[in-house]
Amino acid sequence: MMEPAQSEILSNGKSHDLGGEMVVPMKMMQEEDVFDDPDGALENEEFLPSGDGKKNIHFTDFEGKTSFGMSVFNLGNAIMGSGILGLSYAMANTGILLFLFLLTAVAALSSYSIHLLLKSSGIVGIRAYELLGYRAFGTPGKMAAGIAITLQNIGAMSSYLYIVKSELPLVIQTFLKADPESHLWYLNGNYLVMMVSASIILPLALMKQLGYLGYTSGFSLSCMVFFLSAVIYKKFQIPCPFEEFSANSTAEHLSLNVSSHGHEYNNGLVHEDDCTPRLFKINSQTVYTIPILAFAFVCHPEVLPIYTELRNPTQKRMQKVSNISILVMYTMYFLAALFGYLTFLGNVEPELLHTYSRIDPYDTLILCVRVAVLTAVTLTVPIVLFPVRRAIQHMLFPTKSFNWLRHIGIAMVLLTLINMLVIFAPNILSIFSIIGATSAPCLIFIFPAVFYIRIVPKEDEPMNSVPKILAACFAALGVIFMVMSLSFIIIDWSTGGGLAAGGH
Ligand SMILES: NC(=O)C[C@H](N)C(=O)O
Repeated sequence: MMEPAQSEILSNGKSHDLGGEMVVPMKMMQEEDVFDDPDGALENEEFLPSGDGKKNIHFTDFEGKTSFGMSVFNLGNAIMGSGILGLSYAMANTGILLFLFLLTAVAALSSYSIHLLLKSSGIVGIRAYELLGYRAFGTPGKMAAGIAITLQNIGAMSSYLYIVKSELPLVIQTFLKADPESHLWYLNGNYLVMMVSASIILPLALMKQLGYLGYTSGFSLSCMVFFLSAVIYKKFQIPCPFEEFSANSTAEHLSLNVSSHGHEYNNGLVHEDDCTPRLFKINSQTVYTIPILAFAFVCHPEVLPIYTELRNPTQKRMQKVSNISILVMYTMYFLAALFGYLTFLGNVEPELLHTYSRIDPYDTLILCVRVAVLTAVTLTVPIVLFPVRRAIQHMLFPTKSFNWLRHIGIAMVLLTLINMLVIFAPNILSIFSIIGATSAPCLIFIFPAVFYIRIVPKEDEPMNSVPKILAACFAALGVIFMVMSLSFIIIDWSTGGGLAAGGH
């Protein structure tokens, strides 16, 4: 196992201690971090003190070119994904106030964990999550972080493509007024997923820099703003209790098989006894709330790549990018959850969009919302794929420099794998509750905290200093979340529950 940062840094080259903020020439990273250089040269980044002796750090071998705003879009897009569709369900199982409390807690903890990542990254000059793991714990640390990133992001991407598979045929069928019984190829979700992957996602995933995706991220976020506006608008349109779309209706023909999400909701089986929203509520499904929220706020694998490409990168500036993104997503998450819940109360389904289909699957506004959500999640896939490819490169080809063939090859293999998962796994959604309960707490809580404790030199912050004690508590909190969520989910499954939480 490797010793923590300082002794190694000193043995690897000169280090500068700027009043507690160590800045280090990155010669030592050449062997490990060879994929991040946006200009294509071998990795040779340096964090050097700025001339005026401020604590700022900057890269000297290339300039990050992505503006502050574009970085906010990219990080916002990384945060916002299918997680938003599960939040109303989470609120239905916690009540409004408990949900607000948990949402606030997860958002604040998420921002604190980005602070830990950025500070560790500033000290050793590493800008990849898995390499922080390497710096802290050697190969096991790198592998643990790399595997967690791969699992989490493959889970997230599969859930996005699953939405494409289930929603796109319905949208096309309605717009073309096609007969649902006709086995037309363009109504087959599997073909559609493959086509969307090949024609939209793959070209975007081949971009060498995340910064180029700022425009698509901005567009993706505006689609989600449209989704949110429609959810708010619909709340005032749909009466309570709502009327189910007729049982013999096309809904059945359209195969709106909501039971694929783990619950039977036939003919309004589940009914809230009154139309009063609950402020507090606890039931067997409440245990899924933290995995759902944790999943919804994961963006940590993307933070360091976005930091790398930020113009004038300083820890403070990147923290600002993160805080703004988290704050905006927090607001959107709360509004979407609240109005989705107020519309359907106890009848809300694990995937919000499905619930609207129970009222009228042909509603034009809801169809447009489906298109918007489809677009948003499709455009998020390349952002989420980026750190997985990097983690794979760091795990499998640690000493190789950038190579276009490998860059393209890994993206194609990953997309093929995710397509196969989405096409062949009948109920991949239940996998996500496990992923939401394991890799999400690792990436948000446990790893940033333990990497921080190992990386920040004891001379700067002894083990009994406040920041390190806080970080240790943070890691412990992550372990508690993980153990609790996992055991509750296992109990729920074994007693016949079994909801796919964490991603939809
Ligand atoms: N980026 C991720 O891993 C998931 C994302 N936070 C979502 O809600 O879909």
